[in-house]
Amino acid sequence: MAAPRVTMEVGNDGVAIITLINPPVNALAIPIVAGLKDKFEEATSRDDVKAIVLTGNGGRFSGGFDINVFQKVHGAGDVSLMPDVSVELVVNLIEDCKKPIVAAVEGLALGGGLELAMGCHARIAAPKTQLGLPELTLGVIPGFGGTQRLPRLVGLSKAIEMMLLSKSITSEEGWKLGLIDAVVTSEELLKVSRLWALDIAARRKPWIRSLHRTDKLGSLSEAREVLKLARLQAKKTAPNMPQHQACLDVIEEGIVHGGYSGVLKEAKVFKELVMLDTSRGLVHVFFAQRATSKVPNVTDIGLKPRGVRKVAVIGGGLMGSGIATAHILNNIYVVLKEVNSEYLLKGIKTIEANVRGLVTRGKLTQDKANNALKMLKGVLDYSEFKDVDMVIEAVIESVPLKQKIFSELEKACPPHCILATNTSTIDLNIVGEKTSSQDRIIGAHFFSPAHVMPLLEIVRTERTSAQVILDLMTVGKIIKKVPVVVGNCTGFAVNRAFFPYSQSARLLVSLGVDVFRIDSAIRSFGLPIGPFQLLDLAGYGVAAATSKEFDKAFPDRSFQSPLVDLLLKSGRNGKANGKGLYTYEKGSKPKPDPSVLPIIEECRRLSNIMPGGKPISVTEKEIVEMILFPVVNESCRVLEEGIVVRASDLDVASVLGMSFPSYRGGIVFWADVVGANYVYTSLKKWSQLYGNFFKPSRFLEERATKGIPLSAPVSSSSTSRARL
Ligand SMILES: C[C@H](O)CC(=O)SCCNC(=O)CCNC(=O)[C@H](O)C(C)(C)COP(=O)(O)OP(=O)(O)OC[C@H]1O[C@@H](n2cnc3c(N)ncnc32)[C@H](O)[C@@H]1OP(=O)(O)O
Repeated sequence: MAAPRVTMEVGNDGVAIITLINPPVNALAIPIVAGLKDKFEEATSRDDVKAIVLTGNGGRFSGGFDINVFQKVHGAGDVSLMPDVSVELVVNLIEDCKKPIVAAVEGLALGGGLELAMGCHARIAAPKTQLGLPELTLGVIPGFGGTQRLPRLVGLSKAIEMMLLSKSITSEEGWKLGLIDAVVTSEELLKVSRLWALDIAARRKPWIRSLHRTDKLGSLSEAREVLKLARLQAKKTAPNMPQHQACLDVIEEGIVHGGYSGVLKEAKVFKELVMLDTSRGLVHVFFAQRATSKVPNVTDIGLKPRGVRKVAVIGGGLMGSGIATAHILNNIYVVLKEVNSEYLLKGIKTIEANVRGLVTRGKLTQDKANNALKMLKGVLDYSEFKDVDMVIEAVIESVPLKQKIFSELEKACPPHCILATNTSTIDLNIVGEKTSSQDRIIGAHFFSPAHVMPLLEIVRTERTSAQVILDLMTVGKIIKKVPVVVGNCTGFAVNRAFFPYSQSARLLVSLGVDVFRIDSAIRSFGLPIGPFQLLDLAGYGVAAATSKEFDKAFPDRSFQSPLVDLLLKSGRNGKANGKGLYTYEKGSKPKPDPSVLPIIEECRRLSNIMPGGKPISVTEKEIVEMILFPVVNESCRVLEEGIVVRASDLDVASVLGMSFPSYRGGIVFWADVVGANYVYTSLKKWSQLYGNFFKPSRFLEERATKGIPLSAPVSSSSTSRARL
């Protein structure tokens, strides 16, 4: 790939076209920043240049500052690696330039890209260009003046919404708001921008420096009221993320003391934020998510994905209908098969409700909803299966039933058809045992609700073909999931690594710790709900069934708690029947149910593991660690066994599948921040006190004692069973 560069061409009309060239998204890498400074200086000093147009090569203006530099800053712990762009380039060379500068924006202008454009004196955009400041998703705030210029261009409330929610808008919306001066076709973009720049030079159009504007900010008291509300909101929605409050503080500085003062404070706060663990975690997740697309011996061997136009889903239950919904929403034709018309109708109704729900929440237009529903057909036999490209089986977790279905599928589907199962625990080799199609059998493990949750665990066996894996990865992306390819074992990557999560929570209860305190400690750590509220949500039947699978697979380290059986016996089934550890009333948040306490006492009596018969005393931090360190321990086994391609895949899977806080970087990243040795010594201590459940794995022990990060690659010689 050619080196990132900035070019300048001066036309006969006296307009210099400065172009960013750094495919695929024209990220503002250090050489680009340096190139921009050079070219703007040159254009300013040249007598033959009357005006300037700034644009991006290849139909994309810019995806923002080069996020790789953040990683370098994190690695070196040296913030001085960040170049000065905000004042030196955007204020001095662009905004205060003696010649007018117009940004010709196309495709996307995000983060630093949009900030450069906002420093220009006008912005012309091609249709449907994506405009936004998503820096908060990386743990920082906009750092090239965006916190100051966006409110001055679109108004305070809209700017706060765009920054705090990292929500981008289209150029059409930008034009209505005043961020964009004109929307023109892609073909006309440069021509109109040149003329616009010349018009400004000739004073036929206004020469506007956004930083100097105040007309859209409202009065100081109005602005303070807007900021106050935003602070309250951010406190609720992003309690552990400092960048939200910091962003509001910086905006306020500019409103109270002027835009330039705001720019200076922004630069200072940016440098503080970029050094925090929040930014380290979020930047790690950004790259980790993109790395999941690279699977050795699948994506690097020259294969081309085959098109998947028609998919059959077997089973119209909660999972099946969610999976069908995800496909039809993305223009893939689905046949939904059920065993009788009553179940089929129920499945179709669930899909319709899923689609309607998206319309009600404003996430889908009625037109798109109608079109999606046209892509669905319900069937009761296999006659429609003769031309399907993929089948996803989503029936109950019964080995004989799945085996029967797969041998029927082998006969009913064409030979190229991918045969996928949505099982969350059963070994795929067993599912396909009665077929001779092992090369096209694969796991497509969705997370509930399947049309909403972003993770798709793609489970491969030793015999699944690379082509089939690539095809499913491609479909996964089309239906807007993040596909993570994993190996075959009980629970695969996510459920396997997290099986100790619910077990350790139940173990703590048996040791005398309060159920609701556990949930609250886990929520404060950053998961949206605690393990017991999750238990209520999943339903006790599911919990009992999956616990059994893990007890069977890992008897040496499984904790068998009587809690779920006792709850079931007392007629409770969690949220499903409105009676769980919490009470559920329509319109209000779940409330701890005190009437469950005698059941918990009975559970403690039956477990009989409290040392000296007395509840243990633990801090909130210990609660979190006693619940999550066993997860880290199991993650170590997942890494050692080669269930994931790389440690960061497990980070992504934990964030997207278990809602582990992304700002902590995922389970393995977090463990490395905490320190492998600390995790190891803590587990060792607890295993001596409370038994084998906490016993550190060999992998953890080795890494901790040798001082090797858990995320460091596993050498093939140390992989006990190569899965991938
Ligand atoms: C000081 C400033 O205020 C700070 C900043 O500007 S911070 C940066 C703000 N910008 C962002 O957050 C945008 C981040 N990028 C994205 O959201 C998406 O990549 C996108 C919408 C631009 C494009 O999405 P899509 O077409 O799906 O491509 P995607 O796979 O994500 O990216 C393509 C490649 O570009 C890279 N890339 C994208 N944006 C990048 C950036 N800002 N810096 C460095 N690399 C970037 C990706 O890592 C990926 O690399 P790979 O092919 O080696 O894996």
